[in-house]
Amino acid sequence: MSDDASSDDDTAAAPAGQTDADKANAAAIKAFFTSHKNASTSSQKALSFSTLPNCTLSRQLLLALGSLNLSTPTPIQAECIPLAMMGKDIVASSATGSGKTVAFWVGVLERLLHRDRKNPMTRVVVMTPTRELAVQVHGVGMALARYTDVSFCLCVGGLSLKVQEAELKQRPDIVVSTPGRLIDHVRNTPCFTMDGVEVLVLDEADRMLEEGFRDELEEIISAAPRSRQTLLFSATVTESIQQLTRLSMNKPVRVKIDEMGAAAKGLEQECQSSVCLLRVRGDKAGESIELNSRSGERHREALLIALCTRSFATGRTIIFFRSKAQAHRMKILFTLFGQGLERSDELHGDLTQEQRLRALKRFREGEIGFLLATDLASRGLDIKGIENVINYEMPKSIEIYLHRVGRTARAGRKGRALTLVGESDRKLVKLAMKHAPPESIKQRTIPSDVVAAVFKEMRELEPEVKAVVMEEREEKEFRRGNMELQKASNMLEYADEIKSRPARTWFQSQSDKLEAKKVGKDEHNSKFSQKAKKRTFQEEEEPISKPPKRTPFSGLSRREKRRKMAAWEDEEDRQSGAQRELAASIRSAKKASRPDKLQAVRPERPSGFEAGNRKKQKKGKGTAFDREMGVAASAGEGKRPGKRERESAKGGAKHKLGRMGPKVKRS
Ligand SMILES: Nc1ncnc2c1ncn2[C@@H]1O[C@H](COP(=O)(O)OP(=O)(O)OP(=O)(O)O)[C@@H](O)[C@H]1O
Repeated sequence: MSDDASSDDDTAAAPAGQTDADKANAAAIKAFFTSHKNASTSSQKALSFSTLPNCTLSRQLLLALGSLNLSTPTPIQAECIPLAMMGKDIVASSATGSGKTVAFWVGVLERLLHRDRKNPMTRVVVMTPTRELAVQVHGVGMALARYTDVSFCLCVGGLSLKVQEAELKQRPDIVVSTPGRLIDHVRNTPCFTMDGVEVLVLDEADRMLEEGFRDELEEIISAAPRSRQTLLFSATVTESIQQLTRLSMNKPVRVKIDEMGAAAKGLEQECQSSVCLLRVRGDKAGESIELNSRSGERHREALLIALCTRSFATGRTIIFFRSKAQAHRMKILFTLFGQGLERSDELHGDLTQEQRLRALKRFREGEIGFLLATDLASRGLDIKGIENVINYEMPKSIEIYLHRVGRTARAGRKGRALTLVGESDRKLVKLAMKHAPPESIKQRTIPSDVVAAVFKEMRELEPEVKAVVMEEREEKEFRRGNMELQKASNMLEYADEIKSRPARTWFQSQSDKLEAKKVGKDEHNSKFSQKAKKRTFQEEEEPISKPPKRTPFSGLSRREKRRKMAAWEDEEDRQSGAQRELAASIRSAKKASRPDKLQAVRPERPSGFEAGNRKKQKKGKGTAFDREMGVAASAGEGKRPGKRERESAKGGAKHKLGRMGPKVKRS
């Protein structure tokens, strides 16, 4: 924990051998942040929320905190609550599960208790990177405000726009939102305005930037009055966060608790590698498997199933995957495999919002024991009683790793994190080990016969997996066709009404969104690249890219710009939009309703578990990786599995599909 702003910065630490540029950079940062002494390091350590130094919380809030069993503030809360109540801008970071949500809610709610009730308006906007996190943050806020008259509105994508518009009409005190949906309301919901916003909270700001929400954030920030208070919470304060703070904040106070990237104290970490497995077989002269290869992938799946049926059979386990497709495939396998694994749900961006929320609810309530998720769930989600986190593969960065494992061992509880690692993960494995106390790192072994048995059963199930995938594709095509038909018939039936509606304005097209996400990711990852040149604080004050081109809207005020844009769009719409859309819908509906299209799904070539990789596995001594992990290689594991599975995709699948009861979740 550091005390003042100068030593507190994440990027400016320049100890011995400090160059002039480093010194100037540190000085510029010191001048930007307001200097602040951490209360939790001072003698006035807060023992309860009612004795927080420099602030007095209202009875309603103390009651609500008590009813949630929150009596002693965590360090980040002890720091942030008084500062937020003073109206300061804050840039805060602390370890996962350290109570950041309560840290900003208490200050915000306390301020709202003293608002002018005769003049209702939205005074607080809280932004989060994912819809699930918004739902959770909204829930915590509502629980803390239960004895107050503060009103809330949750505005996230995937849920009804109409319902949200009706709620916004009531001028709720607080709006909790994701960036895209908030912009949609700012632009298209006439009764909603940011003009009365007094506090803007950016939760998980680094993730928002990484997800490519920079432009949205900038638009939202500029839509809010300059006099607002801004509270920014972020796991890491990267260079892009610093740019954002300069854009949006006024003399912020930097609050930093714990080392950046520290894993929670109650966390036990295990690295499950191919090397460990080979030792399991008890033959030290064996061959090793590269888990990242194609055949290795099937071994990885077998390993995961073996782990989940044996060591992780009880309690709640969240399993992280890099891709939606792999999470979905595992869900199919889990369901077909049974033995308790059918008590699982998937959570990723290919599901509808209702499916995502239902999966989370079932997991929260203990109805299912396994949640198969992508990184959608790696940030911020707080589910009590997640005992285990399994990383199906190492994530791309140490930050993501720490966020994932941070879903367990929260708020002082215990938890286990296990990662399946391959040869190419060695760098990250080393880093992960550095971030954990040595006594918390373990290696696990699984009997080889167990994995072999799972592998065999998986091979038998493969035709059924293919059949399920085919059936899902057909259903998807069918649904799409129906949707297009419905759309066209609506256009024909309600053409007048549809054409008379004002056109919505969109912030970004789908391809713009993808591009922004890529830029965000590249920016985020560039800090891991050795070659990336570190920009000084002063340099960052200048724009990175060339000055923006002048547009017909340059120099106009926001209101004039909106008016002009709306007029243009109306004109365009009058000229062509509605006509074109109608014709296109009819065309695509006709196309979609042709029966041959629905059957035109290319059948998948059934591939065996060993598909693609026919290279002989290296025999003999272990690799450097093996040595680093302290495990000798052993025999057998890497043997190529039997011949390519050529059973037809249909054969044998049907009876098992029947056994699956309700079908596997569709993507
Ligand atoms: N003062 C407190 N005393 C005990 N438990 C607390 C306290 N404050 C928060 N918690 C609990 O700690 C858990 C984690 O809180 P929260 O989700 O706010 O952490 P976080 O720092 O935002 O984590 P992440 O970085 O993963 O988003 C929650 O279950 C919350 O109820």
